[in-house]
Amino acid sequence: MRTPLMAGNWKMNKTVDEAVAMVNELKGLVADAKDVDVAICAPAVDLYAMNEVVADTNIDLGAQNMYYKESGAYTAELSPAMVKSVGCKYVIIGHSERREIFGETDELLNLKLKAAFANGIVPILCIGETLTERESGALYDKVKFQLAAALSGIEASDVKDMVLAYEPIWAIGTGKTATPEQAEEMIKFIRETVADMYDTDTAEAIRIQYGGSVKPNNVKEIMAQPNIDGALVGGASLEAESFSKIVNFK
Ligand SMILES: O=C[C@H](O)COP(=O)(O)O
Repeated sequence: MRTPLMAGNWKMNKTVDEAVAMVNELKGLVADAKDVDVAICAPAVDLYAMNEVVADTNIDLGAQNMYYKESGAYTAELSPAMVKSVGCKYVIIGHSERREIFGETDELLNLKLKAAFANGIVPILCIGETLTERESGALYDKVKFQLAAALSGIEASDVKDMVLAYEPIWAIGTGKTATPEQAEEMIKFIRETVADMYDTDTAEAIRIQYGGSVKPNNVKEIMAQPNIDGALVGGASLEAESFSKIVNFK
């Protein structure tokens, strides 16, 4: 059985002091969470201090981005070794904000995924359609294309341990959640696509999250869907109380 992963994505929010205060509050609120993995993907500058606070807790850390090179003249980028050195288990790859605002391409994301696997970091690969793509019926082709491009040349043994996050772009930060049925329909399709690209075992093993306006008041019905293995949470992960309610959804 797949263990759900509730991951907060803080995006560009929280100074070091704010980050440390939040995880100090969160750790007690989620300490008794059973059968769920918990992670916070924080701004890079916060991670070193947070790593000390989450030691001996059930909270894992993740980076929000990473470059694929080992080191060198890549101003402002983070290497896989740097991400690991501050205790990150996870790294978000290809968030729609990285794709749309910073022009990250599927080819680049493929290199980043390979670097994550080579360095023992679990990638959370984000995929999802725009509103126009949904309304024109192109949503399935878009997601299938993103998967094929990002996973090109990657082995099943790596894919089964990674995380996918289905985030319909029109639902991010808008308060418009995909209905649980819409999310389940697409996530089921994604799992079937992984089965076609690899095999049934890989498709059954991979965790697929939903992301897009997940809140304490809608998490339960989202998590009731059989193919949804957790959530990638933006706004509602910024406060310990609301994120802990999402973690403790049962
Ligand atoms: O990575 C998280 C998503 O972009 C969702 O953000 P949101 O929960 O604020 O809609």
